[in-house]
Amino acid sequence: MSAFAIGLPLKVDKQPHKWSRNLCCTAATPNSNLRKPRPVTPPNVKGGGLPPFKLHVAPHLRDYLQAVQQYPSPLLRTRRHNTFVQPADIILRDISLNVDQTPTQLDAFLKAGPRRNVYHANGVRAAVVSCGGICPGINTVIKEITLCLFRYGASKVFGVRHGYRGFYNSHWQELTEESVVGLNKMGGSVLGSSRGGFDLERIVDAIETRRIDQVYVIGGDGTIMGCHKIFEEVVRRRLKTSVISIPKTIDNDIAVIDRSFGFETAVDEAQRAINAAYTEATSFPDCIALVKLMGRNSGFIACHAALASEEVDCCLIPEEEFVLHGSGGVLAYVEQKLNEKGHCVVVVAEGAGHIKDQGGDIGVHLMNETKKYFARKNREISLKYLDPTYQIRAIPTTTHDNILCILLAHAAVHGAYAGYTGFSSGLINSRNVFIPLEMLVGIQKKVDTMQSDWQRLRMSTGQPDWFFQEDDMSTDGAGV
Ligand SMILES: Nc1ncnc2c1ncn2[C@@H]1O[C@H](COP(=O)(O)OP(=O)(O)OP(=O)(O)O)[C@@H](O)[C@H]1O
Ligand SMILES: O=P(O)(O)OC[C@H]1O[C@](O)(CO)[C@@H](O)[C@@H]1O
Ligand SMILES: [Mg+2]
Repeated sequence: MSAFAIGLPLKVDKQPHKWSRNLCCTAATPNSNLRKPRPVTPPNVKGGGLPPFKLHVAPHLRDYLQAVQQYPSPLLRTRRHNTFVQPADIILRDISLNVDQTPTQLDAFLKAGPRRNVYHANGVRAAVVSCGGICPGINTVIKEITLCLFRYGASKVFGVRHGYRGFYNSHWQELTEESVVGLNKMGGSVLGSSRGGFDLERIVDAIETRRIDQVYVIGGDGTIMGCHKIFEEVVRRRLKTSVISIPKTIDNDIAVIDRSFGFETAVDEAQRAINAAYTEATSFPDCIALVKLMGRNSGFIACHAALASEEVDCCLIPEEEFVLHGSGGVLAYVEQKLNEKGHCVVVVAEGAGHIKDQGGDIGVHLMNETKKYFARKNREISLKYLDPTYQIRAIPTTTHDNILCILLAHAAVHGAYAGYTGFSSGLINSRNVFIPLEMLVGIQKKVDTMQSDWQRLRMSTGQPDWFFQEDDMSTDGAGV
């Protein structure tokens, strides 16, 4: 009988696997920490020719607590049996294959959703915290985690104030079904947020002394690194506490997942700035409108906002090298656009050109260099500079993002009750899954300039590939 069939937690065998139709994983027995890798065939895989999976299973309380008890889900009282997720339900990550190439294992994840059996009894005490920059949707996530927890029969839900430091620095705020009403209409985080202040010992001490069964951490790549450390410390202390991340970042730079909540709202809001820029640019002769958007390390907001607007002539992001000066540079291209149509709209991500790393501001730099460039040519231009960076993240979500927040929040709670820990809820191929935190730690997703999003943008704006036009950097000054 397969481990799936008997409902045991599965742990991925990290060894590379040969082409085989079997799913290779490690089955953990409830009474033993010893796990032997063995191939497991999911019950629904029939016949030959199916590619193999590498199933990334989230850690489970049973992995380190032998006597952890299982209960029928409290949701069984209110849901039809066929609305529960089966232990063998998985979601594939790679859905685009080249059939001529040597087959490799396909990454797969456990499908998120409620399980028939849970590992936390009635009366759960949970804590929720948000860290890092604010982002549209944090409040919806807080609200939906709270509501979902009470549906399961939680007794207390605490909101930790102002990020990680709030675990040990301030009093915790109690969240109730009444107190979260209407949160989804508000921007920011009702719990507040912060950067810094990560003291692992004190955080886990607080979790332990307050007898917290489930910890929900809403945050970006930095927060996830902290969350993973909390999970490891909780395991080391053998606490029966599930530690879960809900990936938040307006920059969409979290690895593995399709997109993070808030990103789409930010892109929508950025459109308003670009529309304004376009209106300005087309209202004056020889007018250049420059819009600076967020994105210190990853240019997803700039790339998607520019693509969606169809009014942008040039988009600059951290992932693509460019030169300002010379015949193949950005300024010569802007001049060419002025010559062709009398205006030019430029969108720049704050991390473009990497001058932010030295404390500079690419928006201001670009504005100054543009003015100097045309002054040297005795050409009168208008230059309008828009910096809506904070404006695009301090708002509530748009419709789809709000639904995404609800999905992610519920998935996090379902996973925690199912006994999983050290995982993040997240969208993969538009399906909600449980992702082991380990896979998200220390990786920042970037715009792949060789792939379709960026190539589509270049096709749409007509901007050149700066990298291949570096012949003439010296004609009128230095690069960026
Ligand atoms: N390597 C790390 N180990 C432990 N904690 C960390 C680590 N990196 C960051 N943190 C903590 O995570 C919290 C948020 O981190 P950070 O300021 O990097 O924001 P973020 O989660 O990446 O979100 P954003 O999308 O806004 O960048 C801070 O409290 C910080 O101390
Ligand atoms: O000024 P703050 O609050 O540090 O936030 C700015 C940063 O937050 C981010 O939006 C990530 O959340 C980055 O793009 C940006 O550099
Ligand atoms: Mg970050």
